[in-house]
Amino acid sequence: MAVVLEGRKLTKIFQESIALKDVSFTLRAGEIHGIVGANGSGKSTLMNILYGSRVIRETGGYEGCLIMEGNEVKFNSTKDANKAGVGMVHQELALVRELEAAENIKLNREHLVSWTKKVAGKQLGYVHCQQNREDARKIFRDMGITLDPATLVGRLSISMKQMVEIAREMDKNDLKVLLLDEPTAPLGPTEAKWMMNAIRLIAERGTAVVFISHRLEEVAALCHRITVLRDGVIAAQYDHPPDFDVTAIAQNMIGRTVLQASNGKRRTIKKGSKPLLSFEQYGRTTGAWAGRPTALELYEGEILGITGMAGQGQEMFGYGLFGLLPVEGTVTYQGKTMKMGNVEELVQQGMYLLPDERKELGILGDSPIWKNIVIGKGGHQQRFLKYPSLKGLSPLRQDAIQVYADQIIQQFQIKCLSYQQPVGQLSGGNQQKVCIARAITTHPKVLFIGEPTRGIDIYSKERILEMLLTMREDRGLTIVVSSGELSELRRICDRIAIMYEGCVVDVLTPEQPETEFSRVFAGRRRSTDDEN
Ligand SMILES: Nc1ncnc2c1ncn2[C@@H]1O[C@H](COP(=O)(O)OP(=O)(O)OP(=O)(O)O)[C@@H](O)[C@H]1O
Repeated sequence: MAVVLEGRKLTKIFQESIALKDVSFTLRAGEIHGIVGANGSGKSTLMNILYGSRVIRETGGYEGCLIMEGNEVKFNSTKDANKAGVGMVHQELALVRELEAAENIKLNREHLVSWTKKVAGKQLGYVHCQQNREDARKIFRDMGITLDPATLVGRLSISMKQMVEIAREMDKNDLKVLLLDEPTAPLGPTEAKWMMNAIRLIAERGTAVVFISHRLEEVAALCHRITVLRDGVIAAQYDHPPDFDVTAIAQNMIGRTVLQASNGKRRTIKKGSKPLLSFEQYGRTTGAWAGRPTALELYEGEILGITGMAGQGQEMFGYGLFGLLPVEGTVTYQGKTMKMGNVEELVQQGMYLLPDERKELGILGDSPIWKNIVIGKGGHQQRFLKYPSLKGLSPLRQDAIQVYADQIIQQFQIKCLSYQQPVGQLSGGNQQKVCIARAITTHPKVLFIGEPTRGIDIYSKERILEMLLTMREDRGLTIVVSSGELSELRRICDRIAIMYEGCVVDVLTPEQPETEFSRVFAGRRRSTDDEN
């Protein structure tokens, strides 16, 4: 296979931090090239160089050179990269929800029907919707997916939104290189398989694909070659799938063996136990699955998982309770009816929500790491105040904060210059770790946490899961964790509720067989099955 794009001795330094050092690699037509590495190892920085992203230009550029089809190129903007045939799908989706799938794909490149002659070099016309939809339909066919191009993007599941993003890149003329930064991160196993099939079809058309993921099994199954980055340098390269040994790759990435966390003290709910928290006749009032009430009970000191295929409403319990989603129904906590959206009262009662959309809801990008960790809902937490009785007027205990922040940085392996570095300068995965650290620092009684390990590398994932288990053991914390990572939930949870179309279909124990989980994932209740 011919080399399409080559990077030679790529080096990028952000202020004092070396993100990439002398990284050289090639991309061949039709190959899927996996890039793996721990959080902060330089994966996104490499993609940003290949895509001419603004962040690289605005922080002093990079050293080394890029060769595209034999010629040296310098991408000063993403437009330059697009022109040369390089496309990218970022972790954060960039779609217009109010437009249909075809309109998103053809945005700014629409087919037009002209209805005036050219006047002063300009021509008026209208958008040829049919032709645009036809193009989109053809690409969906090429990707192997069935989707009506006229569907509004806002109505699509997260996996289909990802597909539309990829389709948009594919529609750009002569796509030679497609960069995919963790495209499967928000997807469950089934949707990830669809996505991987679509990526295979794209590569078969001759496009070179770069695939980043923290799920090493996925990378090993999909890629033709794998490059391992560690602290900004290439730690290993694997050129043949038979050499892809996931344990060895993990060892190369992290530099140590990864021990899996597991729940050694699984709790069973005794018959007749009173729930700590119960949701009754509870459901969304708008959007998908509106008007379909469901119920859920949570018992003191348990770790309850909530899962299902992507987009089945897993987040609605925590989000609804904290007023981030319009919901109806009754929520009772320790026998008291709670008012939905009354965050002050919820926090007073010891509840904390760490949503899965942490970028929008959880990060103060310009503030230092320590501030992001110790800030509580109503200001800094008491134990970090010199004079707690003065509340907001009290100076902070900076020495205690530094010790605590350093301990968290060590424990979670947060890659940073110091506890004072602004969080916005950290890699995506390291930002996630800071958010999780803040949640556990508030010492809640009930913690709602969404996708605790999304975007987190394989070592830190286990440390975070371990931390949740320890908090339950040591402090009696009750945890509701919504996640698409069923294997992780089965390792740490006491019970797992499975959602389908906005309702809890069943609550299983982690030991129940795979077949039982598959059946409930497809929306089939045990009782219905038993009756048949
Ligand atoms: N805008 C920035 N300013 C300062 N440092 C930055 C900036 N962007 C990235 N870095 C630093 O560059 C290093 C590499 O970050 P990068 O985002 O490439 O890692 P990554 O491998 O993609 O991580 P993740 O798996 O968490 O997404 C990190 O140490 C990060 O703090």
